[in-house]
Amino acid sequence: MSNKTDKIDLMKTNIYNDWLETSINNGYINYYNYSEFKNLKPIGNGSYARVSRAKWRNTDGFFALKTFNNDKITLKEVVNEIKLQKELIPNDNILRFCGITKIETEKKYSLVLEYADSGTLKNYLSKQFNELDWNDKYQLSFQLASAVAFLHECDIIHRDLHADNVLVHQKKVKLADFGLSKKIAEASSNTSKIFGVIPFVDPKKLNDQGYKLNKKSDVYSIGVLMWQISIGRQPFSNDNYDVSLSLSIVNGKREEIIDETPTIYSDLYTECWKTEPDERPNMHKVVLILKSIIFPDQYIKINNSNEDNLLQISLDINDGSNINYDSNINNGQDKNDDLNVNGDPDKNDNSNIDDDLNLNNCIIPKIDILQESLDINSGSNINDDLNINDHPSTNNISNINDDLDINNYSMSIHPSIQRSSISYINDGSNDILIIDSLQDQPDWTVILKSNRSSIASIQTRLSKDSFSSIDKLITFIIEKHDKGITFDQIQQQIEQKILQLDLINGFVYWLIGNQGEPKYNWLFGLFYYYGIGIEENYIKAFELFLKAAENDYSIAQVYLAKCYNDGYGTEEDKSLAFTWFHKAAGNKSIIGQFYLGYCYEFNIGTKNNENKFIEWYQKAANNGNTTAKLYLANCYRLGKGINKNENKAFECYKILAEQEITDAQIQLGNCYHEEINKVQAYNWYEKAANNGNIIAKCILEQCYNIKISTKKNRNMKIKIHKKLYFKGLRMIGINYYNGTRIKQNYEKSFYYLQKAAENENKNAQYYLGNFYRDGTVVRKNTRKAFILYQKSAEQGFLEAQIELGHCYNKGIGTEINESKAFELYKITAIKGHLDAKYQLGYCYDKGIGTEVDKAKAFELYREAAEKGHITAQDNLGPFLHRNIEADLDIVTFNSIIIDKKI
Ligand SMILES: Nc1ncnc2c1ncn2[C@@H]1O[C@H](COP(=O)(O)OP(=O)(O)OP(=O)(O)O)[C@@H](O)[C@H]1O
Repeated sequence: MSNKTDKIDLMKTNIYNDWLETSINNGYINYYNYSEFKNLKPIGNGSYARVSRAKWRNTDGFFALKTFNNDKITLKEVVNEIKLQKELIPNDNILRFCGITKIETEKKYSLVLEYADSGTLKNYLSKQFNELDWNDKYQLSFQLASAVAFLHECDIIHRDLHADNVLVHQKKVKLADFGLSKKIAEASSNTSKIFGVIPFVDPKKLNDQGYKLNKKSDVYSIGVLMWQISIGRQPFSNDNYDVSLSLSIVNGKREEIIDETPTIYSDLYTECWKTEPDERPNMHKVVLILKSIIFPDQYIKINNSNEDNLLQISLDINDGSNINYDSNINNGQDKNDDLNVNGDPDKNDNSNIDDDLNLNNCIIPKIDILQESLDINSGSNINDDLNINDHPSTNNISNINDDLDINNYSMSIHPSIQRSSISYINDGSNDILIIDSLQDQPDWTVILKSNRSSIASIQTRLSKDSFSSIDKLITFIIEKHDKGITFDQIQQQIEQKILQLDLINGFVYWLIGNQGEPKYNWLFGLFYYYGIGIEENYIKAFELFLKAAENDYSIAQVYLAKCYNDGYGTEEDKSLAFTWFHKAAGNKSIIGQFYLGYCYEFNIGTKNNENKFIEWYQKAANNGNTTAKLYLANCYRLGKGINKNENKAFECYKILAEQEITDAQIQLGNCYHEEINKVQAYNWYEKAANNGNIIAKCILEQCYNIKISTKKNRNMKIKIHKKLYFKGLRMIGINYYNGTRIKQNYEKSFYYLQKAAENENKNAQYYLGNFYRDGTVVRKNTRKAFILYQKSAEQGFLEAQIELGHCYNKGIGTEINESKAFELYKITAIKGHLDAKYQLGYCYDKGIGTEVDKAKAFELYREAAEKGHITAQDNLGPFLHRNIEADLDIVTFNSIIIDKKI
C-alpha cells in the first residue's frame, strides 16, 4: 500500500472517530464509561466484532458490548448503524441500541446494546425447540416479520436475515444488525460470508452478484426463517453451503415442507421463497397473514370459506395501494443506500462530517409526515365553528379494554353484519378493520382503516350516541354548505369534525348497518366520495347519492348534480347536472340555489338564460350563503348581469372580508390597491395570505416583496428528508415522465412522484397533478389534481400557478371562479409565463374576471405572439379585425403577421 493510500485511510478513520467523539460530546449518543461495566463475560465472536455480556453500575439487567476492529470500513459502518438506530422509533422486536463506550486501553469503541438472554434464534431453536408448540412458532415468525416490516416501513432493507442475526430475549424476537454486517461484508467483498448463509440469500443474488438486494429479498429470507422455525434446524443442514447448493437453489431447490405443518403456514413461507420477487408478498402482507393465523377468530371467513380464502383476503388488502410498491423500491434508493451515497467518504474524500450528521435525520418516522400533513391542512379559510364541547365524553375511555371485542362490536351495530363478516387486523402500527359482504348487499366489500384508540372509542359510543352524533354531523355538513363552503373546502372541515369526535370509523361502520334513510345513504356516499374513513369510490358514491336524491333528499341532489357535472362515478352530463341542481334549489337547498345560479352564469347544462343567475345568487345570498354573496359582489364590480355598482361591490367585499372570506379579502385589497391606498391593500392581502390564500401570497410577493411562510413550525426533518432523499426520487420521477422510457415506466414514475409529492416536493406535486387531471396511469381525478396544483402553487411553482388558473377558469376540480383565474394569470404573466400572457389577454378581451380592456388584451396577445405563442398568433389577426375601432397598433400588427406569415 502506498503512503498516499495510507494517509487517506488514516484520514477516513479519523473522520469517523471524530464523528463519534462529536456525537458523544454533543449528547447525540449516550456514552457509558467503560470502567463502570462489571462482570464482563465473552459471549460470542462474529466476523467483525466480539461480544461480551456486562452489568453496568448497580443496575439489575445485562447489556451486550459489541467491540469492533477499528479499521476504516468497520468504523464507517458502525457510524451508519448508529445513525440508523438513533432515528428509528423504538420497536419491541428490534434490538435496542443503548449507546457507546470506549475501551481506552485498546482505543476501541464498543456498541452498548440490549442483551438477549437466549442468544441467537439458531441457538434458541436448537435448545428450546421441543418446548415450542405451533402457537409459539407462529409468534416467533410473527414478531420477526413485524420487525422486518417495520424496517421496510422506514425504507430500510435488512439484506442479511438469517438465524444468527436474530436474537431472542425472554421468548421475544430481537432483530439485530440491520444496518451493519451486510455493509461490512459488501464493503470488504467478503464472499465467504455469503456462503455461510446461502440458504437465506435471495436466489436472484446467488445467480447474479450484481443484483441489488431489496425488500423482496428480505421476504425471501423470512420465508426460509419461517421454515427453520417450523422444524428447528438450519436449512439444508446435510448439504455443504457451496456453489453447488447455490446453483440448486437458483434452479428452484427448496427445503421440504415438514409433514405436520398447517397448510396456511407452509403456504405463506412458500409464497415468500418464490424465485420471482414479484410473486412474493410484501412484508406487510406476511405480517397480516401471520396475525390472522394467530387470531383466527377475529378474521373474515367469507362464505364459510377455508383458509385459502383467508389468505387471499389478506393478500388483497393492499391491492389498492401504491403501484408496484416493493418492486419500485427495489430499484430506488432505500435508506441504507442513502446513508452510503450521501455520506460515503469513499466516494468523496472531501465529504465533511457535517453532511454525515445531517443524515441522522434521514429516517422520518411516518408520524412526522402525518403530523406535517395535518399542519398543512390546518389553514382553513372559513371560520370554523367546531365546538370543543362537541367532543364526546371520554370518561368511559379509560375503562376500555385495549383488545377489541368483535362480538360486542358487531352485534351492537346491525344484525345484517354477521360476526363472521368482520375482521380485525393489527399490523403493529395501524389496525385495519375489514368488513365484507353485507347480507343484503353481497357485492359490497368495505375496507376501513383505523387505529386502536379510535376503535376503542367506537365501542363505547356506537350503541348510545350514534344516532345523535351522526345526525349532528349531517346537520354540520349541510349548514356549512349552506353558509357557503364549497365542495373543495368541505372535506377538510368534515375530517376535522369527525376527528374531533374521534369517531371516524365508527361512523362508517354504523352507516353500513343503517342505510334505511336517504340522509344516511347520502352520508355514506359522501364518505365514499371524499374517501373519509373508507376507500374512495366514486361509483358507490354516485349510486348512494342517486338513491338519496331520488328520495328527494336535497343535499344528495346537489352532490348527484356535482357527480354529473364532473363525470364522477358516472358519465359527465351537464344537462343532468343542471336538472339536479334545479331540483335541489326547488327543494330549498341553499347551496343548491347557489349552484343553480352558477349553472345559469356559466351555461352549465342550460343556455340563453340572460341574467337569471343574479336572481339565484341573490336568493342564496339572502339565505346567508357567502359564496353567493361573493359571486354577486363580483357581478356588481364587473357589471355582469346587473348594473355595475362598484360601491356596492366594495361594501359586500368588506363585510365578507371581515368574516374572513379570503377571496373577499383579496378583492378588498384590490379595491384599495386601485385607490392607491397601499397600506389598507397590504393589510387585506396579508390577512388573506395568513388565512392560507395562495393568490394573496403571490400578490404580496410580487407587489410588496414580502414572503408569507407557508408552514410555520416546519419540521426540520422533513426539510432534510426532502433535500437528501426526495431530490433523487423527484428526478427519477420527472425524468421518466418526460423521458424516452415514458411508456414502460409510467407506473414507476407515478410511484416516485407520489412519494415526493407527499413530502412536499413542488415539482412532483405539479406532475402528479397532471397525472390526475389527464387520467394517466391513475384514474382521472380532477379534484386531486386541483389539490396538488394548489400545494405546488403555494410553494411558488410557476407551472402549477398557471394550471391553477386554468382550474378556476374551467372549473377543473373546483368551482369556476373567473376572478381567481384572472388573478392567477396576472401573477404568472408578470413572472413572464408566455401562456399566462395569452390567457390574461383573453381575460381582458372577453371580460373574464375583469373588465373588458381591448388595449391591454392586444398588448398581451402581441407580446405572446411575438414570442411564439401559436394560439396568440392565430388569434391576433381576427382580434384586430374585430376591434379595428379600438385604435390599436395596426402597424405593429402588420409587422407581426408579415413576420409570422399569419
Ligand atoms: N445483544 C446480544 N445479546 C446476546 N448475545 C449477543 C448479542 N449480540 C451478539 N450476541 C452473540 O454474539 C455472537 C456474535 O455476534 P455478532 O453480531 O458479532 O456476530 P454475528 O452476527 O453472529 O456474525 P457476523 O458478524 O459474522 O454476521 C452472536 O452469535 C450471539 O451469540
